[in-house]
Amino acid sequence: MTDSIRVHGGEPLRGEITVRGAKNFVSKAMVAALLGSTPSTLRNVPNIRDVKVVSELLRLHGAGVDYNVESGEIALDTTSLQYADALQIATHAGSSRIPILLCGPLLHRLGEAVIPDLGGCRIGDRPINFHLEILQKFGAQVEEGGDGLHLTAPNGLTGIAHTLSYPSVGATEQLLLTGVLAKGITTLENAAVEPEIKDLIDTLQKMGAIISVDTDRSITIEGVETLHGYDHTALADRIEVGSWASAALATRGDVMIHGAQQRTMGMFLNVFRKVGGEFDVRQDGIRFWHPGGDLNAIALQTDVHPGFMTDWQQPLVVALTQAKGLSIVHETVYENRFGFTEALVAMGAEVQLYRECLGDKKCRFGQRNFRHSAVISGPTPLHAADIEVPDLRGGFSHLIAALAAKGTSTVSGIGIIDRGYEAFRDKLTALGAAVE
Ligand SMILES: CC(=O)N[C@H]1[C@@H](OP(=O)(O)OP(=O)(O)OC[C@H]2O[C@@H](n3ccc(=O)[nH]c3=O)[C@H](O)[C@@H]2O)O[C@H](CO)[C@@H](O)[C@@H]1O
Ligand SMILES: C=C(OP(=O)(O)O)C(=O)O
Repeated sequence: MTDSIRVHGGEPLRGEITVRGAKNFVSKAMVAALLGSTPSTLRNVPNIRDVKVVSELLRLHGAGVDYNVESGEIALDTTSLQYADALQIATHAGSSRIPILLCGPLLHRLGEAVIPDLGGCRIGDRPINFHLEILQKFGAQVEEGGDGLHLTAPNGLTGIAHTLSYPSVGATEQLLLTGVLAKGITTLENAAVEPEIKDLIDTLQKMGAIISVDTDRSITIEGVETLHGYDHTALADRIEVGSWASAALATRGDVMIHGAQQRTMGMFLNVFRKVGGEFDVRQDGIRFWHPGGDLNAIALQTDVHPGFMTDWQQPLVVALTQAKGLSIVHETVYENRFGFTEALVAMGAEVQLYRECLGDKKCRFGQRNFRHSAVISGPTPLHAADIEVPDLRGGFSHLIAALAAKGTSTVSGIGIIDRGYEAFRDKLTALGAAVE
């Protein structure tokens, strides 16, 4: 498959598409299956690259992974696990950050784990210090080798009391995946409570875990001796839904998204409405459309759940280039998530980046050298350009910009978009986009 796409833009996206399970849950649920002594079944699994990557990782560890793309069912048999070395893992991990989450389950099941350098989108430094601190507190010994980190747990893993300095999604998942089989009680303060984490907790509970979540971002786990497999249907990918909804807005289109779930989209729907987009929540999804006339400029900051999620920011910014007036977007989760706006500016958008926190919240990046606030002045007509995709969401945003722009754009490096957007080429065609 070629790695670039030609987009003849300027036409509204119109039609219906279906969104399946969330990338940011499915990969973790697949890892959770490692904790079970019997096979698991995960449903509503999308055919995206991250699922292939995690499938390969689990197979390297001796697991049986059988994915039926059409039904979206994945059968995971992790009864005969084995050790795999860092080099093999690195070769198969691709651009995924998932290997770090294998540590707890592998330490429980095999007594050792190994992780190579991590991938993931380059939208900031993305350190793993929270993960390592948690694993060490549980009793893991971490050694640095030439090919990555080697972890062992000579005395087993014992429950901990931990407070996160920032509610990291990955670190919260690390604690869940390790704490469920650790001896005794584990508590976490300042936990992340994203819907994907709640779905992971539900999955672990089905497996036999005892986990409670309080309203104050605290989690308590009572460690159990063994867990069994699960049968679970993944929640919908709210990032994919927000991305296509933003594409509908930016192209003055009308898109019905089957599978979209209101309960995971609350903050996005509020913002979509404030910008001037319209939506209708239906039995089996949500319809999003541009009602005509001008869109409204807004002030927005990204935040951990229940705030406006950072992964919605990039697609929405493209729509904001078409809103009347000055929009302000303050990115508080990643220090470097506005790189994609360079291409928008090359296409005619007016976007200024600032080091200051342009929002009512002072964030971790305020007094440092990160251009993490953006002022977008609109509406500006976008013109076609040749663009290179920088990262997953930035890449989808470039695609939206090309669809909204008059003329023919070439978007290169689109393979990365397959990490998180199932069959996006087919969906574009279904929505009437002129793409080759
Ligand atoms: C596969 C997956 O689920 N990816 C999602 C996950 O990423 P991920 O789990 O990597 O994101 P985190 O919530 O951990 O990161 C949030 C912030 O914490 C910092 N941090 C994180 C870990 C650490 O050890 N030290 C540290 O400083 C990060 O640099 C970042 O600034 O949550 C993010 C925030 O909702 C989403 O944008 C990603 O799509
Ligand atoms: C940042 C993202 O993912 P990852 O953590 O897998 O790089 C994303 O999904 O936008």
